[in-house]
Amino acid sequence: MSDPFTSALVIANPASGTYPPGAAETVRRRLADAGLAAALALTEHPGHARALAAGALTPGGPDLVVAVGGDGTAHEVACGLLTDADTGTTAGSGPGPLPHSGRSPALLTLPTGTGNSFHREIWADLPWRASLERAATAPHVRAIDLARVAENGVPAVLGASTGVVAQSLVTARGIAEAGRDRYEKAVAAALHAFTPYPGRVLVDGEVVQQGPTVFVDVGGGRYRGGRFRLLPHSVMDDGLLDVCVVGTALPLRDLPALARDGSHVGREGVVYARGRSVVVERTDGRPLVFECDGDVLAPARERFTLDVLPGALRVVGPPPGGH
Ligand SMILES: Nc1ncnc2c1ncn2[C@@H]1O[C@H](COP(=O)(O)OP(=O)(O)OP(=O)(O)O)[C@@H](O)[C@H]1O
Repeated sequence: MSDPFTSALVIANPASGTYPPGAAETVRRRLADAGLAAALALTEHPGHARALAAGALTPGGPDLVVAVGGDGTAHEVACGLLTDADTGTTAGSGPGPLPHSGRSPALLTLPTGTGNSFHREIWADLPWRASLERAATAPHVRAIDLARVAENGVPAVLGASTGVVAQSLVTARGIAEAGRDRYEKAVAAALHAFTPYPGRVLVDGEVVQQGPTVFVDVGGGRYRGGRFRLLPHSVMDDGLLDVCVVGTALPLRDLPALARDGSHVGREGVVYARGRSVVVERTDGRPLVFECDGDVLAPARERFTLDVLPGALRVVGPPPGGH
């Protein structure tokens, strides 16, 4: 059991895909009933959640930050909670001031987004009210690994991908469907129009795959798009990144069904590896479509490097074996 929290900041994104009106105030009130000094802030624009979370890193600030939203909100809040020391960034102003506990606040995610993959990872899809109840009555904090994109210093809670997975996230923007069905449709549409690219992947300096590539996923979280278990063996606190590379031996049309339960791994042309540093490249001189926690990175490059940040983020979840 972790120490109980004394104060909380609830950061809620009312623009997240399945946000129930009034959810943020319900969360704030439940935490107040549990004896926490609980404040609430609604996000007003992209990037706001990050700024609000960074603003919580003050002496006497909250020891719990609750992100009410989807994976984009979880990503922004996590970024705000990380100091330069956490991310290994040297260009910034150094570690920010921390709350009274002397360490960064813990993050609780409550899922009101579209994919909600991060919440699925941590809470096994427990509905948000039930997760809130558990967190309010028996909080358990664990430190999880993140991935950091070396080229821009951006950390990822879920991970990063190329190829048809990254393309699906772009395609999803034009699909009106609510919830995980949006990503399901986006994957089908992206697969329909997809051409594999010539790629190479290095893990800790060793080439693990080279050739026609359908996607690379690095993380992080086991799930992407809420439903697809792309990294079925990933463990969030083993100090390593998992990487899955899918080549062209598998028929594209079979991929969604296989990826739903992770059974693409072990099939012909699928490479699964683990390490501290992963380089993904496109080898024909053209830019790689590359996304990190749902954001497609620009400017596009031919090569990206992901390094593990072991135990960089403290998250609230159920006790081990306690889903
Ligand atoms: N008030 C706002 N108006 C418009 N967009 C906002 C607002 N506040 C936050 N955002 C942006 O909304 C985007 C979507 O949020 P989020 O990712 O949490 O939900 P989602 O896309 O429905 O879920 P998921 O990422 O799990 O699929 C984020 O990129 C965030 O920056």
